[in-house]
Amino acid sequence: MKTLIVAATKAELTFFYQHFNLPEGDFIEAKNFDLLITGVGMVATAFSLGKHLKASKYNLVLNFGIAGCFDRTIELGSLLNITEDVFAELGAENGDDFLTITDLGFGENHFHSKSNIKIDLPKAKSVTVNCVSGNGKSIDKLVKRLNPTTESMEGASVFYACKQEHIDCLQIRSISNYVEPRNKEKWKIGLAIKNLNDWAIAFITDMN
Ligand SMILES: O=C(O)c1cccc(C(=O)CC[C@H]2O[C@@H](n3cnc4c(=O)[nH]cnc43)[C@H](O)[C@@H]2O)c1
Repeated sequence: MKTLIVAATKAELTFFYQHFNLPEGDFIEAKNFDLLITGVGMVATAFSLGKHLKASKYNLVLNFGIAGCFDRTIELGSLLNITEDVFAELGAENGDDFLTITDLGFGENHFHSKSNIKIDLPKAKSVTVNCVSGNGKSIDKLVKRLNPTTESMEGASVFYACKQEHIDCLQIRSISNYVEPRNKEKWKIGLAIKNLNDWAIAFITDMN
């Protein structure tokens, strides 16, 4: 049994590739782990994991990526262990209310990491979106409805696929920006990626 490392973009694992001297490519089979680059977003992630997840092959999926943060007391570049993730937009508007797909009777939109692996990071709840939040009103509505700490475009897809295949799953996110009306100049992508990669390298090294 092996660990599968999953990220949306190769750029988010730049230093990890360098450290382990990995070849270019979106699916890499190394000695102690496999690595899958899915592409950005929940659709690409679900499709890619659907192709690569075999319950008998992996005992752990590790989802690494950067994320936006709703909580301004958390510094950019901080790392969080996302233990709860919600498909925020999956459902139906009902006037001013929102009905989840669970309310509609069509399944689940809310997932938890049930892993017992000890992680030395604060736990947090995230939302997964198709559209990065960048409008004050919709951000306020999202916070009021779901009270998330972070936002990504893939997390809940990874939890969903792992639940379908009964595979243990962890999601580690590094904060690159605050969720606010879009201003990419304020994003600290380089810092977030460096901290994420340092943690990922140490974690995988310790694991083996
Ligand atoms: O511009 C760059 O240099 C660059 C390098 C690596 C990655 C990126 C991305 O934009 C990755 C997209 C990835 O980031 C997640 N993300 C980050 N902030 C947010 C957010 O505020 N709301 C939702 N998602 C966010 C997301 O999971 C994307 O997959 C750029």
